[in-house]
Amino acid sequence: MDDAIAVHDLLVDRGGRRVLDGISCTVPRGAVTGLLGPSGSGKTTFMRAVVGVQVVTRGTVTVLGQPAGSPALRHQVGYLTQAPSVYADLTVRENARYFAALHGRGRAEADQAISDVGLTRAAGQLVSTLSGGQRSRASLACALVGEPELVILDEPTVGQDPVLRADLWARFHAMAAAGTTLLVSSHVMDEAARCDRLLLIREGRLIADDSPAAIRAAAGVDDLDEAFLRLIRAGEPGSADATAGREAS
Ligand SMILES: Nc1ncnc2c1ncn2[C@@H]1O[C@H](COP(=O)(O)OP(=O)(O)OP(=O)(O)O)[C@@H](O)[C@H]1O
Repeated sequence: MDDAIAVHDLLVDRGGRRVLDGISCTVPRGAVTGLLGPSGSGKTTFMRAVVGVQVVTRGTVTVLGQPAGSPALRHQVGYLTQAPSVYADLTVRENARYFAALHGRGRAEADQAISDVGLTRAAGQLVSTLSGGQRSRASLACALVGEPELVILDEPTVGQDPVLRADLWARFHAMAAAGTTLLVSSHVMDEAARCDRLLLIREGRLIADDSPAAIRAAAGVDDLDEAFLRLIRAGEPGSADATAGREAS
């Protein structure tokens, strides 16, 4: 079982609209996979399906060999949502210790998680008094403190300065090197380039699933932004590729 996540023909409807439209893909273990796509393309919905909190219309999502959402996965999957999910009336340290205890971890792991996200100096501060970027790092510390095998991070670096973003990406790669699987969503192309593998979603469909180097090579350009634009345009109705696809089918 080499893949941490295997998704087959995933269809999700939300608010009467098709939001994910027949996605099939796998996410390899021990690597950082980026989930890229414009706002509203379905990234969060995809992550929710992997975590097992999204009602799906059709398809299967298998996580670490179990159906998504299985109780056995509770301690094996960490999920960082876009909205901070920490207690505002507790300090950073109290939050980290609380989430550590839920996963059978202790104070040392809580302090380590706080240090890993660069919040040691603010550890004694109430979450309600943190900046937005600090609050989201406090959430990240709590998502990582249980040392889950699979980490799902929804835009973890939004609102962080460039130095912190670089530190966090170094941390993600160190975790992957130690065997953790990470699925990380982002809008930002310089972050896409940092991933081992990329899934590009547009309007609920998967339009690329490859390494950054292979995506650049297939598009014939060095710039990943430009490569994605070409892939998107190639899939639009009326484009030469889309017309050729229709004629072939
Ligand atoms: N609770 C909901 N009810 C109905 N529609 C929803 C709901 N949540 C999301 N949607 C719709 O589903 C689609 C995909 O949303 P999703 O949040 O998965 O996109 P996203 O790619 O994560 O966007 P962003 O990058 O802006 O976070 C959007 O059209 C959105 O309006």
